[in-house]
This record gives sequence, structure tokens and C-alpha cells, in this order.
Amino acid sequence: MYRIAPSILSANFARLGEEVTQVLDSGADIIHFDVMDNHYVPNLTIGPLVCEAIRPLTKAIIDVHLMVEPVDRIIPDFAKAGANIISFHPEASRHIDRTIGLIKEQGCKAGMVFNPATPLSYLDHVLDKLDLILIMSVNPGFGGQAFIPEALNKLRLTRERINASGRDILLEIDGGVKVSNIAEIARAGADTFVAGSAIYSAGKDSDPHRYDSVIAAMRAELAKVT
Ligand SMILES: O=C(CO)[C@@H](O)[C@H](O)COP(=O)(O)O
Repeated sequence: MYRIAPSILSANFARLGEEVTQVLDSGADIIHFDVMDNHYVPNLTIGPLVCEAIRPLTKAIIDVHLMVEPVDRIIPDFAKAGANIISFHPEASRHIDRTIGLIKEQGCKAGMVFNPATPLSYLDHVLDKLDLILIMSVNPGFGGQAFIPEALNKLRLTRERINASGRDILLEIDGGVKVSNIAEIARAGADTFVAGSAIYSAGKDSDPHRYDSVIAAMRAELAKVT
């Protein structure tokens, strides 16, 4: 099963609530929530208050991607704000196993995120505790960047490790995902697709169905993958 996860980083923040409900009404599965701290990454975005504000709008999964360092202190705040999945970067945690445990103690699913140059060896010893692995196909910090092709190889290697584990772990890709490359990315092993600019740049602000066609086009591409 494939899941499409629009990144609200590229949404119009002046009307964020509508931007969330409109992508879901257009067939998206998950809301991807990018948290940047101007420290771990050179950009500053949104925090638990915004997560709490959008939580009542939907029962869909809110998938929080923490690009913050240090990471542990903010995890309970996002759990209280209604996050379903919380993912972190291993470089931003002093104690990876403890961070995973903290996310789970708070009742959320735990994900770990791999930057383009982060080795998959961080999965050693903790893979069995993860619910999601996020492969970054851009360097984190900004929407609208070009997909880094090496991410395909990393997806293949990660897919092998997930399959070998026999566990149900989502394999998510994030960065430069578009209608034109989503099928190739799925063939490399991803099952969950974060897309920011490709979705949120579609159509006109005034059209409540502006996201229908881009999400349908992504699904049509995914339907071709065998
Ligand atoms: O986490 C990030 C960037 O750090 C991503 O979620 C981007 O927001 C994806 O944007 P596009 O590349 O799809 O425009």
C-alpha cells in the first residue's frame, strides 16, 4: 500500500487549516509536519502549538519530522499536541535508543531519518524498534530542492533490511518527489511519499479542488508499479 504525505512546509500558512483539509479531501493519506529549529538545519518553521491547532481538523496521521537538536526535550510536547509518528535525525540525538524509547513511551510511533550522507549503519541495533525509516533525498532545511539520485540506492538497501527484519516498517522518502519520479522511487522500495512543492504549487488558491489532479496523477503513476 502506498501513502502520499504532503509536506505542509510548502503550504500557504495564512490559510493552513484549509491547506490541510484540502489535501486530505483530494486523497492524501498523511500530513507531513516539518519542524526546523535554525540550529540543526538553517531554517525555522513550526512547533507543537501548530500541531495542536491542526489536530482537530483530521483523524489522518500527523507525521512529525523533527529537524531539531537536541531532540528529546521537545518530544513530549509533540505527543501532547497530537502527533502520531515522530521521527528524528540520529545525529541530533546523543542516545538514539533512548530517544526511540521516549517517543514510544509517549504513545507515538518512532521514526529515524537519514540525510543524504548519513550511513544506514545507524539502523544497527535499533531497526527492530522503529516504525518508520525516512530517507532524505535532499539535504534537510528547505522545500523545492532537486531529488538526489543516490537516494534510490539507499532506498533499495533499506528495503532489503526492512524485508529481512520481517517487521512492518514504513519506508518514507522526502525531497524532490514529483509525479515524474514517484514510480521510480516506489520501484526502489519506498511506500510513503512526502511531497511539498509538487503538491502545494498546484492550481489556484481559490480552487478547493486544486490538489485533486496532482494527487490523482501520483496515484496513477504508483498504480503502474508492479
Ligand atoms: O523536510 C523537508 C526539507 O527539509 C521536506 O519535507 C521538504 O519540505 C520537501 O519539499 P519538496 O522537496 O517536496 O518541495
